[in-house]
Amino acid sequence: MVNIAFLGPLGTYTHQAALQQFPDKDANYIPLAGIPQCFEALIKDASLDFAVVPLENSTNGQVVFTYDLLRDLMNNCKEYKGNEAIPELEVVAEQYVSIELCLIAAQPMSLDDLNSETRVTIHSHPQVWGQASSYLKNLGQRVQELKTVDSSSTSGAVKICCEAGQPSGNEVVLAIASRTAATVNGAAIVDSPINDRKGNTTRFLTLRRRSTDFPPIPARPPVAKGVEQVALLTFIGKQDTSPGSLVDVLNVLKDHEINMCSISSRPYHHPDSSSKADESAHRKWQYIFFIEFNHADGVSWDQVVHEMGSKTLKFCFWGTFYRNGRYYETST
Ligand SMILES: O=C(O)C(=O)C[C@]1(C(=O)O)C=C[C@@H](O)C=C1
Repeated sequence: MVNIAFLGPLGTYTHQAALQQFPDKDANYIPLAGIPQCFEALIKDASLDFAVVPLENSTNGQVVFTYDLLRDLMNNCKEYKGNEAIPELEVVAEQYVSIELCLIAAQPMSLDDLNSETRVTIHSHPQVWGQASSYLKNLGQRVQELKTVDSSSTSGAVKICCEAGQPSGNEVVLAIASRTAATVNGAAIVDSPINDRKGNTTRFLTLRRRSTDFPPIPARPPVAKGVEQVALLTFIGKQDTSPGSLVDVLNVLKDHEINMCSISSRPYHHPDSSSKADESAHRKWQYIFFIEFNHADGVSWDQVVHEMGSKTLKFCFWGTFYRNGRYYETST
């Protein structure tokens, strides 16, 4: 039996990603209330084998909660090998879920019921607003008032909408979530798809504890020819002492003719807030970089990671995973 934590409740897009990742019958899916809870539970609860969390959306980009949790795990890491942080978790797989957003009500209703007299409140996960912004703008123009409220997940938003019950007077409570979330909660679909872009897709990561012995694959596995593998590395550059240090790190990839597939950054703050830390440690404007790159024949992951790591102040290698075939799908 494999125990998999995911951003719940049942019917979230993350639930769908977990089902795609572990389609076997002897998988036990454990819905948790938020992305931080997924990280925390996997670290502390030895009965859990994996956690599935959203990483980015093809329309509105980073799921910042996940990026910042990875950053914090590296930042607060207790175990180091030289300047390499070895946090409790590693990344072992990726999944893609096509996101068809639906406008959902507790009871069947028509779009025509939303008019210049109605005041509408819509609940959803914050990641959704940027995926349906044109739709929400148009809807806002036809109703008297449109309010959006953040919830911890899309399926949780449908639950809130159902608890609010029947429209009272001109007040209507709706949610934006998946078709599955509507079914799971016994709610009705008012309109779909409402996402701004066709082919809207969210990418998910599967995490596990480094110390786990299940399943038995090494952290930096050898590469089979013709099967694309991706590595994720995060690092803090030598911003103050070595101008151009970001280029130095990237040049390692160039020198080995390694393809970089993504680069992004998030704000970074030095973990040591004591007065002993030098002045640069207290700077407000520092960054952590997230880089993904492919494997190149004839070069080992260890060699590349070692060379890149030596150009950074500190870094973390999060593991390697097979590129999911859905990565190559186009948006038409
Ligand atoms: O709330 C959900 O259903 C989730 O799985 C989270 C999440 C996300 O954070 O990106 C997943 C996919 C959608 O982009 C919207 C929300």
